[in-house]
This record gives sequence, C-alpha cells and structure tokens, in this order.
Amino acid sequence: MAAKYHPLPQYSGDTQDKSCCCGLSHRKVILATIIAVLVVIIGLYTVCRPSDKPVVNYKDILSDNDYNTPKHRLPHCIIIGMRKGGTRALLQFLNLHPNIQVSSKEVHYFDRNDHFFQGISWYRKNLPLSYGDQITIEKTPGYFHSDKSPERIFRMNSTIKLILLVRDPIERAMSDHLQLMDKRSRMNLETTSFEEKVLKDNGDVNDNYKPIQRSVYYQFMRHWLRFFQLEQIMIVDGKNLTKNPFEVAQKVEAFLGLEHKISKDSFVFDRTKGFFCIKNETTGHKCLNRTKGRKHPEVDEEVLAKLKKYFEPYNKIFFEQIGQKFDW
Ligand SMILES: Nc1ncnc2c1ncn2[C@@H]1O[C@H](COP(=O)(O)OS(=O)(=O)O)[C@@H](OP(=O)(O)O)[C@H]1O
Repeated sequence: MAAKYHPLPQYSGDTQDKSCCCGLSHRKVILATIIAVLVVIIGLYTVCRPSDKPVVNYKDILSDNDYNTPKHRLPHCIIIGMRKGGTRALLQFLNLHPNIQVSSKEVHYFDRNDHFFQGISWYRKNLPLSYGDQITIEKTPGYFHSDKSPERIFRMNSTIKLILLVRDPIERAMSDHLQLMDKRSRMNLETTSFEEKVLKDNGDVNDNYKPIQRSVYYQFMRHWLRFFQLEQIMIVDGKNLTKNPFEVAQKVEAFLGLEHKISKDSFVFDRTKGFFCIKNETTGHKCLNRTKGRKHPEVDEEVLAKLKKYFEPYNKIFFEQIGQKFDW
C-alpha cells in the first residue's frame, strides 16, 4: 500500500507567528514573558515598599533603654521647615545639648519617592548614631511644602514631635528667591530681580513663582493638621531665633522634655555676620556659612504693598490654624 502523503508545514516568513515551544507562537511567548516580568515587579514593589502601618511609637523610642549602644535610631523630633525659616541655625544650636543628636544632612526621606521607597531601614541608616538617652532630630525644610510628608511621618510615628519655624512670608520669599538666583549665577545662568519675578506683566502678584507659592503657609499647614494635633507641632518664630537664640533653645528643650543644658554663654553675636554664632574655645566662634544670612536688597515700596495685600488674607487663615499671631 502506498504511504499516505503528509504535507510538511509551510515556512511562511519571519513576520508570521512561528511555533516556538509547547506549541506557543513567538508573540505569545513574548507577551507571557512581559506579563511575568510585570507580575514580579508588582510583587516586589508590594513586598518591599514601606508598610502602611505605624512602624514605631514615641513611647517605644523613649523606652529604648539600651543606653550604651550607639545605633541609628529613628527621630523623636523632626524640624519640618519651613524652607528659609532658620532651620539650620536652630539645628546647630540644639546640637549643643548633650542629650540631642542631630542629623547634619537633610535626609529628604518623606518628600522624595526615590528615598521613601527604599524603606524605613534606609531612613534609619541615613540618621546619625545616637545613644539610648539621646533624642535624634533631623531637619528637612522641604517636608513642610510636600503634600506626602505629613501622612508618611504620621504612619511612621503618630506621636512624634514636630518643629516648624515661621517667618514673614515676604522675607521668606525674598530669601528663597536669593537662594534660587545664587544657584543660577553659580551655573552662569541669567538672574532676575525680586521685583521682576514676583509680579506678572499685568502687575498682579505672580502666584506661579515658587517662592511666592511656598509663602502661602495655610495651604501646607492644612495637610499637617489633618494628621497631627497642634500641640505636637512647636511653632517657632524665626525672627526671634535671630534675636534670642538662647530663649528659643530653652523653649525647645522644654518642648522635648529635656533638662535645660544649653547655656547663654554658648552664643556670641558676630557684628560682621549680623547673627548669633556658636562660641568655640579654640577657634573663637563658628558662624553658619555664607548661604545663611544673605543681604536682602530693599524692595520697591509699590511691590511691597502689593505683596502685603496679597499675603494678608492667607496669613490670617494661617494664624487661625496655629492659634497664634505674628506681626506680618
Ligand atoms: N544665627 C543665624 N545665622 C545665620 N542665619 C540665621 C541665623 N538665625 C536665623 N538665621 C536665618 O536662617 C535663614 C536660613 O534658613 P534655613 O536654614 O531654614 O534655610 S534652608 O531652607 O535650610 O536653606 C537665613 O535667611 P537669610 O537671612 O534670608 O539668608 C537667616 O535669616
């Protein structure tokens, strides 16, 4: 009997689906691989991202009585801002206290996703070593203006103590502007005057300019008060810090439940710098670097009047939120 003829499958060119393995076409294999990779990425993200549950409680940190072992401890207190409020000066002054350990760098854990999604152990590693009887403080002024930070801090420790330095919004905007212009000039980019930047062509206040936006405090404070009790947030007058650093340091010591250890003798007024600096037995005294305490140029009266009018209603809401008034 003649053998039955079975035609061979025809080669139909590279663009056609070809049988690969298990009878699946190349396209299906590629699709399945992409789906598998996505599933693995989503799985890893879900497992590795920081837990939504509070990680630690203030009481737990305080009950850490392993006094003699230096460890990277989570902060008991965070200076959340505001940018240009005097945060560096306050941190330096608090560092004089033997029971306070400060993070010299701004960690930017809660306001930067690339840091935050590395998890709480990343944060801990980026905080200084401290002993069990010390309070760890970090300052990142960007936290105040970031909408994610309040909830993220709350989830880490709902009873944490927060410090917010406040300043006249116009002075703060000027300080912010000078910093931005300084950065531009170091990059050899064109710089613009405050007056030009803060007003639009039609003469209205330029509410698209970041230094102006960041001075509308009530918008940011709203987020913080959704998560924290006002009593947990110490509001510090930045102007008072420049005039009476000792008085402010004493109030912060009390807020943190620490003994008064920072002495008036630790400060010396530097006439050239125009600010208080920290006394140093060997070098005389140490002031903050040139990026703190820049000379503010005079602002045109008309521009100043417009800015005052612009910020007035916003300041009023902010004062109501914090239950305190300032002279701005
Ligand atoms: N003792 C002392 N020495 C120097 N500077 C002092 C001091 N106390 C408060 N200030 C004020 O701190 C302002 C800078 O604020 P910050 O440190 O929060 O700025 S930053 O957001 O971290 O860039 C800085 O703002 P500018 O004067 O506008 O530069 C100072 O006014």
